[in-house]
Amino acid sequence: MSAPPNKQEQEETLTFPSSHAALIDPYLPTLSPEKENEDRWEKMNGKVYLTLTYAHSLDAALSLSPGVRTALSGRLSKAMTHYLRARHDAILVGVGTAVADDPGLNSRVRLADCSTRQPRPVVLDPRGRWAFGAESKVVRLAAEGKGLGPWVLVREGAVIDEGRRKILERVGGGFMFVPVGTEGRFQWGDVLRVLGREGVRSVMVEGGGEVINSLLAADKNGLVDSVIVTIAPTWLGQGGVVVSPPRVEGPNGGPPQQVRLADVRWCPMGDDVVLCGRIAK
Ligand SMILES: NC(=O)C1=CN([C@@H]2O[C@H](COP(=O)(O)OP(=O)(O)OC[C@H]3O[C@@H](n4cnc5c(N)ncnc54)[C@H](O)[C@@H]3O)[C@@H](O)[C@H]2O)C=CC1
Ligand SMILES: Nc1nc(O)c(N)c(N[C@@H]2O[C@H](COP(=O)(O)O)[C@@H](O)[C@H]2O)n1
Repeated sequence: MSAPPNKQEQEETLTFPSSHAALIDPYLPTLSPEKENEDRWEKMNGKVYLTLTYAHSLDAALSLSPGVRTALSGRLSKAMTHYLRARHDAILVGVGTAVADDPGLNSRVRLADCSTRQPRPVVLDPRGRWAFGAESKVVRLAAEGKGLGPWVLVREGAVIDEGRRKILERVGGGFMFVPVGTEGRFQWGDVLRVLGREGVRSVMVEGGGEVINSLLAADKNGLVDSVIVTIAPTWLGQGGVVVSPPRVEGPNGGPPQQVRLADVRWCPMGDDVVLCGRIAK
């Protein structure tokens, strides 16, 4: 289950049937002409559309352990993920995922009109931990024209390695600076503002555990517009990277508040099931 995919598997073009896309589309940002998008953007006071999406096991694990790339999605749900990537302006992961998986973060699905569309890879790396090089998959794919150059979000005041800056800029990517709070984390609102300023109108947040849990904990501000989770029919066992946000105590010592989904749709996809919803207010 944890064997890394070979090069051929990683680079083959995927197809996602339009009958399945129709089930997911109501949870995605609309595909409208640029002018309409900008009008909506203004009406929403510059709120970037945020889709939280990932694959987990029956015991809510994203991977066997923090450093281990773990294939969970089947063929069809994997194609769905690549469809989602084509339907968002950006795809965001934490540095833990970038280091563990060396991900491509591009879209390999052919859309109904036979075109492909690439999201901007974004990596949250406040302390500059990601030791990427020209051979890192996301950089290589951008150099080959199969994806966009990544944006790496680091803390304001971070010292940037010149060599790394050049590697990113050569493929159209770059470093961006975001203020951090006392815990050394970005506020999600700041992250979305920085992306919005650069023209991003929609972002899918893909993981890993720390990113997802911190986003769910922050969602009292209504940042998450939709949630699309692939559930794979397997238990990974204890020790995995698990989605389980910190509890928020209820008022007056009552039971903890739950983060619950509303407007729910369950879509079987091969052996997996894809759960779509919106966070209940
Ligand atoms: N099955 C799936 O769909 C996915 C699985 N994964 C798996 O998840 C695992 C990695 O997860 P984690 O170790 O939890 O790492 P992570 O990818 O969540 O990255 C954690 C790091 O991101 C940064 N970060 C997170 N939230 C931040 C915030 N609010 N502000 C600033 N920086 C922030 C911090 O530097 C933190 O140390 C890997 O094994 C990977 O394979 C990752 C993505 C999707
Ligand atoms: N949807 C989904 N299903 C799985 O089974 C996964 N392991 C992941 N992981 C995410 O996808 C990234 C790898 O992407 P590339 O194929 O290299 O483009 C990985 O880093 C996780 O973010 N997702």
